[in-house]
Amino acid sequence: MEYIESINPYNGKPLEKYRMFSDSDIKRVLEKAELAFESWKTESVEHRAGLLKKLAKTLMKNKKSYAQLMSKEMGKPINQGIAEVEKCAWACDFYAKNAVGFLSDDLIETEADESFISYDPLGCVLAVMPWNFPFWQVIRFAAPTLTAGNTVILKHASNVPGCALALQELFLMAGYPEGSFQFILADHQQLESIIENSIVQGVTLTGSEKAGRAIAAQAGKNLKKCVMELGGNNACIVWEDADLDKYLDTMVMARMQNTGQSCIAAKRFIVVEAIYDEFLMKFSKRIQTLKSGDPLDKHTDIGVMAREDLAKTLEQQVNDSLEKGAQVKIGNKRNGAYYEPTVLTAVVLGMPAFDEELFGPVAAVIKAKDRKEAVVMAANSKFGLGSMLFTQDIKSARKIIGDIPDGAFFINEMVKSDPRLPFGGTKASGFGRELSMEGILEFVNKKTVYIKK
Ligand SMILES: O=CCCCC(=O)O
Repeated sequence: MEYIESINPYNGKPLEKYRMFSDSDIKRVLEKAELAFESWKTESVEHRAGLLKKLAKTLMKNKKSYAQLMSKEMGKPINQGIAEVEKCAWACDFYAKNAVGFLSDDLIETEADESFISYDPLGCVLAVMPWNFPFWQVIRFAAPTLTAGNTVILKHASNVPGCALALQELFLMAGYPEGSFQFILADHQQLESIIENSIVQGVTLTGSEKAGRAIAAQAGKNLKKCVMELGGNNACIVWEDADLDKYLDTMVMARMQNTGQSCIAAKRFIVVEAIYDEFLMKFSKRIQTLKSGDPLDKHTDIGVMAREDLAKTLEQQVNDSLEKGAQVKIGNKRNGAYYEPTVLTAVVLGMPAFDEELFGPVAAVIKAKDRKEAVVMAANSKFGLGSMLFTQDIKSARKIIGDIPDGAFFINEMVKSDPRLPFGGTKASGFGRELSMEGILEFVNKKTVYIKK
């Protein structure tokens, strides 16, 4: 029998042991999901949306213990964990209010007596989820997808098994039927056979580009609908008229939130020459005021990275960039899974700090000669999750919206997710959308119905 053990990345101490699922355990999970779907799909959307309200309440009631679990399993600062759970409740409330409208038949006038689009559930959807926002990433997919009448099987990241188990219990506590939301602890081979299984009708993955390519290939081979939310290398463009006093904290947060481990974090700060020195000085100074420490301490801004090997990978990417001519402005010490908030300068195309996703608290500051060059540099990425621009010249900012080939473009705000707005990327950042009406319609059969009397 194989086990996995969760480890606290802050002190390296083991937390809990969990038994991996055997093939027969997985068969049982799939059969349960299939059985649950038969009755769940016949419930009204109103009923399913009503359960979302209970889900939101249960999340709020347990927000402290869920946040503690995240701090222990993946090093998230406790206050950020509490905010994450509150955001989950927000998404549930949003869909509780709007799901009926989103899923109602859409009448379309034709020569028929009646013609419309009916939004039917697909069946069981497999979710492969990451550790960086262990509650949010799951809820933002599962809340709408279940409300559309599907069932869900969650394969969470192997370093957050406690969060996966807590999520399964959360749905049961909120009154969801047995088998509608189940978690599994499975290896890659088992995942492959789950995707092949005819009970599974769709797959969603939030994770790395590498994982996305592997799972999307399996979904494609089996002709299963999939949504891919992958990595990002978001640019934060700073034009010479940016209001640094007003927005510096936003820019720091855009990089350092969640100890820098976010797909939508600002990773490349592309700053026009005229404001470069001032930006670099103020930005670095502000970063140095962030408090590193125990993730369970409510005063901590920067916790540890989720695993030591991830911190080592980041260190390697920084070292490779330094070898190619980048320079350290502040920080750049690693101790176990802790990585000191770091600012790199002299970063150019061809260095990992420009070309790759740096998934930790390292900001690359890049000089552009003017506004135009800054925009061209921002768009020069294999990823396409989002970009942000800081300027007071909104008229000119609007003109470059079409030059940013990303899933999102934020002006004077960090790229962030919001239940009311679609979320997703282009290029190597994936495809499909989560949240908003777009998200709830990803895993439904948009059925054309045509009636002649
Ligand atoms: O890694 C992706 C993080 C998404 C975080 C969010 O939705 O705010």
